[in-house]
Amino acid sequence: MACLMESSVPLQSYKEAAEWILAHTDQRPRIAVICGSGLGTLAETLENKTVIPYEDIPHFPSSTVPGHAGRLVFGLLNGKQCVCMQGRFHIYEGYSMSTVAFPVRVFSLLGVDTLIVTNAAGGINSNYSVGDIMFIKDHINMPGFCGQNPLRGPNEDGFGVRFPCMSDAYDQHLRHLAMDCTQELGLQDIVQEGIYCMLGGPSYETIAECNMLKLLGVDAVGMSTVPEVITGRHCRMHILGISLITNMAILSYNSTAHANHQEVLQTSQLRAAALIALLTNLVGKM
Ligand SMILES: O=P(O)(O)O[C@H]1O[C@H](CO)[C@@H](O)[C@H]1O
Ligand code: HPA
Repeated sequence: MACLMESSVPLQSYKEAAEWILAHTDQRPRIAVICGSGLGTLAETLENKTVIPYEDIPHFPSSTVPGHAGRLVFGLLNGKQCVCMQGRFHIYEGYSMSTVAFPVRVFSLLGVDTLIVTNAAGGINSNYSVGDIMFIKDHINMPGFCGQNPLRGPNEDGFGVRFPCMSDAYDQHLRHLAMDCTQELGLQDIVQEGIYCMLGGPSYETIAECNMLKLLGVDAVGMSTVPEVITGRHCRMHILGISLITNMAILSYNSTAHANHQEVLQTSQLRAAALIALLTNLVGKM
């Protein structure tokens, strides 16, 4: 009988990508950073860099979104070896959740055990302001309600268990360490802790959708992060999630504002220095 199961990414593809990377750099980082929209400048600050364009790596997807350069950057951040993804993948680009999270399993094969995931997000919580930095304490996988999950398909037991727990997805210790860093850097007035909700995009939310998210207790909304976090937790990585509130979601029919990617990139640029300082300080303490 023909197999009716959807195919997910073959194990061999992760292995071939990892082997190729291992052959092209001597660096063996345990920390990976995924840079959100417009936040890739962090990677420029690494010392002793090895830069690998995604298109050179076997089976790696390509970045198609403005503000996502499409390169892996290995190097030292505050003396610690790191690998940064300068550009991530999204389901709205046409990728499956498992393809979006492909790099995370490759990182796991490289020996990464800590994943810092950043993103640009719209503020739903009315106490938030544009430019706030939100540490993610939990997420809602909205596409997951319709069956979209990066772990869909046969389980790869070598990475993790069939039914991974997600109640501890975001590492409390890392979050507290990051909070301490914001105090040291005088950023405490722009720091929040909240719940991130992933929607599929690429259209921004309607006013009714934003109000629904507010009712659900969501603090910030975006179109990413959740696939990488679920995949990272599946292979037992420690995860820190950071959302930069790049715009406020539109909750009122009286508003004349319009969500747009230019504003997202502009706010990312404005806060890039603060986020770089935060991550540099944090990685030094890890
Ligand atoms: O989540 P990141 O990739 O940071 O980007 C966010 O910004 C884009 C929309 O402006 C979407 O891609 C959304 O997910
Ligand atoms: O308002 C938003 N909605 C969804 N994704 C986003 N990414 C940045 N801002 C937003």
